[in-house]
Amino acid sequence: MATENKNLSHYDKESIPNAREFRFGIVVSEWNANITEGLYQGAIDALLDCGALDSNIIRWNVPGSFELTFGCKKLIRQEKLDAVIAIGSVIQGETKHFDFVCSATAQGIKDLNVQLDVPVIFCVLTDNTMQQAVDRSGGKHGNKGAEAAIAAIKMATLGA
Ligand SMILES: Nc1c(NC[C@H](O)[C@H](O)[C@H](O)CO)[nH]c(=O)[nH]c1=O
Ligand SMILES: CC(=O)[C@@H](O)COP(=O)(O)O
Repeated sequence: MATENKNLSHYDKESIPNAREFRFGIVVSEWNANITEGLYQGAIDALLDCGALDSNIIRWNVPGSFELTFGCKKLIRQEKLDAVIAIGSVIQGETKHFDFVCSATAQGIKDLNVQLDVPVIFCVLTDNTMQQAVDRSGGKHGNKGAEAAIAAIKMATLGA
């Protein structure tokens, strides 16, 4: 289902485990900060709405989406966490750089989920235009940060 056919912020709170006991990391890319700050706020709002404690949420910043993999790996090694959300916004420019950044970031985060025992949620927008990114970070299609927060809670309780 394409994003345009669903609202990224919608979730059934009754079906989400209470997040009070869990510790979350959020690593935020500084590239396109107007977008990533919106994603971060969406994630925070959803985590708190589902019972997470503000004191149990640790935020680190990295320069760009390509650095999300290293930032998440270092955070997981340094802190006891139940899930990590990687937040980024990659927007197509004039060159193929977009393709390499998106691919490397997606593969890197996938690799963390294979190699480590803390779930890392892929909250990286990969848009053709700034408007698409705006629409998905609190705009008409909702907020992918909220979607990522719900995924983080579900993965933190997987197998419990
Ligand atoms: N163009 C975007 C980038 N580029 C920067 C890279 O992520 C990386 O920081 C740089 O190549 C140094 O290693 N990053 C984004 O997150 N979004 C973009 O649109
Ligand atoms: C995703 C990028 O790195 C891209 O925004 C950089 O822009 P350009 O391809 O015009 O150098």
